[in-house]
Amino acid sequence: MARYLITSALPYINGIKHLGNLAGSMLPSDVHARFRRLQGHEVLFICATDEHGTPAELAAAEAGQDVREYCDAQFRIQKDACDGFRLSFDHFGRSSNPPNHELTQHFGEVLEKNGLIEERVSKQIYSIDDKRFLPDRYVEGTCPVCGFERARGDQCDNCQTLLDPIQLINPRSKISGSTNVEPRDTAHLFLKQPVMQDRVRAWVDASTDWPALARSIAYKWLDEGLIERSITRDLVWGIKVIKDGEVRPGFENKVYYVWFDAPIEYIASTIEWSEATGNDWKRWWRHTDGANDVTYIQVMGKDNVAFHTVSFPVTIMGSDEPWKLVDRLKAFNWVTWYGGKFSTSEKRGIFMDQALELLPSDYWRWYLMANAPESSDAAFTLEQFQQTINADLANVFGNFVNRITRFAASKFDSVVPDGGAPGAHEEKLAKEFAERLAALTRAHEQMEFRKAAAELRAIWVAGNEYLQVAAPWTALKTDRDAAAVGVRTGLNAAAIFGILAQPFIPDAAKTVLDALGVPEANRTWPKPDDAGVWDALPRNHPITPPDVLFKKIEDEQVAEWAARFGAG
Ligand SMILES: Nc1ncnc2c1ncn2[C@@H]1O[C@H](COP(=O)(O)OP(=O)(O)OP(=O)(O)O)[C@@H](O)[C@H]1O
Ligand SMILES: [Zn+2]
Repeated sequence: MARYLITSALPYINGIKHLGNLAGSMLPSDVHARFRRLQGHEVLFICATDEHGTPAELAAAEAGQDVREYCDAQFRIQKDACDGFRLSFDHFGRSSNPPNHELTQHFGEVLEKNGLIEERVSKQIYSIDDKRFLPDRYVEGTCPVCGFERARGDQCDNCQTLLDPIQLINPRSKISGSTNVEPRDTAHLFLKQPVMQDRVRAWVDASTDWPALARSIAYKWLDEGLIERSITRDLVWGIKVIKDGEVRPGFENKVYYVWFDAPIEYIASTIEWSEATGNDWKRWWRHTDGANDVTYIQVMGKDNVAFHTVSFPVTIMGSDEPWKLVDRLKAFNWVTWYGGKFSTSEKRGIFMDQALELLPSDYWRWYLMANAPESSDAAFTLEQFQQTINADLANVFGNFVNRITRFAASKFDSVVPDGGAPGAHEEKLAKEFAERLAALTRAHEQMEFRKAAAELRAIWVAGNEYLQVAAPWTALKTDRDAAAVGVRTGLNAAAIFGILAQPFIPDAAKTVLDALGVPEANRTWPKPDDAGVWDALPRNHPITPPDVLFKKIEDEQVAEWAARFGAG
């Protein structure tokens, strides 16, 4: 048994997440956590909301709420949506909770002691009418790179260039709209990342089992050369900068920058978990407390990679403390929505709460993972969604289970039939199954979700083909024993299919396994060479046909959703 620490990129707090966010971080990490648990490993799966920074303040202002009140409400909404999607976090924390404050302040102090943080005076945009400095998104203006007139202080949405507010042409306050702004001197803390350049590069060089996307982004940043970054902002909402137990002089209206504190929340959320459950968090995070045998996996979309391969490692390594670093980093490209981006700010695409109003979570989970944006961006279309669900879940998996359980109910008294012996058809099925199970297991272990879904689908298809040739309904007319073998094999196949489906579609899998009376203890991941799977259900053991597992998606539904969500 091994130990896996799995973290999903933290969903930002400014509103419910869309299906792109789900597919690029939380869902794949959940599928992997479920898979590793089924293999019998010890898993700790951690997530949290990322709550600081200007977007949260701006969203709260737009909602007419105090920022704390806004974050409290949004946290609830996000947590409910995560539960609705069956995301099996061991803990879903909040970056605004006390453990993250303490730990972020700890890292700040240690890094300064180690010579990696320096206080410096720099020019920031000050709004005379608002009587305050304007960090990041509090300023808008013309992009110095592409001329886009609504570029934000931290980034241009038109050309994606990362910006400093001071670079904007014709800056104006996002709060009052005032252009009565000027650069003024103010002190900030700078993280001296260049000092760590060689150590970070050596660590990336050694991380040979990261997927290509993660490595290439890390090298791009390293090749461009790490820069000194300001890690504080002129804001009130956030984590205070402390020196010798007091607010740092001159920093009364400043907090740590959100990208400094957010990844620290992976650890702090684990501390929240330990406080809630009495478990020991250190054995997951500290090499001196037993974390040496932990494999740490991070999952995220591509825009987060640099912060996880370079910035956060600078914090961790720079502390010279025995913290665990990521071992495997799985990064995703974008899920796109009809040629554009899913967007929270522009409310474009389908959001997690809306999706659950339309269909149960398994439908979405399956489609998003079977079409995961792994080697390139992946288009979400309602037409392809319909086609995938109807083909894979309704016709192949659902139909198999319903057919075989109903036949067993009507012709074999709702029990697993005894009698007969396996022949050539069963042998062929078992052989194909063993090969595909090995491939499916490998794909899951390598976190290749599309491949895993394709192998699982192929296993279901093999089951259907088997039923086609074994045809117990025909055999029953002449040879009850032959029909019994077909039904028994079919029911055992349904059980195996359900077991293997658990990481992707946990609800439907549970329905199948409950209907077949498979005990919890027997729902673990099988070994490819385990021939016993075909005779695992006890003979004469009662079963109940489940209700229809997956309803087909009709053309009218697609048309209605397309109109509602602006598709096409
Ligand atoms: N369209 C997408 N496809 C796949 N992953 C995405 C997509 N959009 C965001 N992500 C990932 O989702 C995770 C959570 O994102 P976060 O809450 O920070 O929102 P975001 O990146 O600001 O997206 P948006 O601007 O659309 O709200 C991150 O790992 C991010 O990379
Ligand atoms: Zn631009």
